[in-house]
Amino acid sequence: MGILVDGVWHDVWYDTKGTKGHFKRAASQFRNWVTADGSPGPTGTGGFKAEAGRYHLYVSLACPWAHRTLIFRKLKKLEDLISVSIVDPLMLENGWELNGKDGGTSDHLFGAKALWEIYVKADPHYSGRVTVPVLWDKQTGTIVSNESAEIIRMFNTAFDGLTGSKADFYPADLRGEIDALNERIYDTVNNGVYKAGFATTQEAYAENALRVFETLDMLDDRLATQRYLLGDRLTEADWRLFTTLVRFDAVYVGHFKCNIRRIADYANLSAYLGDLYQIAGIAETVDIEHIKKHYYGSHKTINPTGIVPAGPKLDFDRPHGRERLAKAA
Ligand SMILES: N[C@@H](CCC(=O)N[C@@H](CS)C(=O)NCC(=O)O)C(=O)O
Repeated sequence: MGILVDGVWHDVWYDTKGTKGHFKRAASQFRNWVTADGSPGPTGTGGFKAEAGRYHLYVSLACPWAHRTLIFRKLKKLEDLISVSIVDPLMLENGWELNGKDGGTSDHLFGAKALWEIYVKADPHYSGRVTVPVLWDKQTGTIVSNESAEIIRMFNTAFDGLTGSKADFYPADLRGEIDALNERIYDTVNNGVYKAGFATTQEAYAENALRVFETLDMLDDRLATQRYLLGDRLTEADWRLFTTLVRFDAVYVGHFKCNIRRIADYANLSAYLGDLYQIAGIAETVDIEHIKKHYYGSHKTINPTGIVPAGPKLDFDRPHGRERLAKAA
């Protein structure tokens, strides 16, 4: 774990001294958009036209943010258009590495051994964290974006003319509601588990852990009467929640001490998790052993021995019975 300062790698852990023990996630810095015609997106500069074979994703199978992009690559039929390199599960003194170990691959583009080398190729003076996912442009040799929330929005529409995909996970009439729900779920669940897990004071931990469960309780109620978060349509909000739920019982309960309840204890959330997991192609994007190895093995301040727990037993393939909530067509 470390950061780049003016293009030079430094091995340092998150500093929570200035924030009363609270973990603060830094904003992503590469914010361009791939669009159908190469026109600029909501942020950044233009010139990134959707083309087959032009873009490459760097992901970790462990990372919930990177996982979103793999799910959208799958659901939007982009696997033949966008290639992928997978970092090794452990993130230690060199940050994310590409040694082709334990389910990771090599760097298919440059043979780089560490992800920070890719950031330096994009910007020799880059200062900041070196995070996954990264969407790389082979044509101009730079990073288009390292913000998963925006990469999935690009994937949702930009390549439709090439793939013929009509699935829309951010439909115009639901955007306001999706954005509002995303905001709460991001703050208290997706990032909330990290804020609890990386807290270095009792107060910071307690406050953030409680908020995780306030939101999970609310979501479990919401899912009692509707199949998905926004009703009978599956949207981006569901996939953003999914990547945290699928890691929750295996990692966040133990490693991040989010242990007031398990997802398995929530009747609706656990069935909903199975429902999403069983959608064609999704199970292939989930690697629980890789996920456990990353978290328990990489965060030595939380788990100094690096021992990976044997359990829990998970069964995302159980019949979920949620079809009964879908409206009759
Ligand atoms: N806002 C970013 C966050 C990405 C992120 O923080 N990824 C983590 C892995 S789960 C990472 O690469 N951390 C490395 C670090 O912070 O040094 C996104 O959603 O794309």
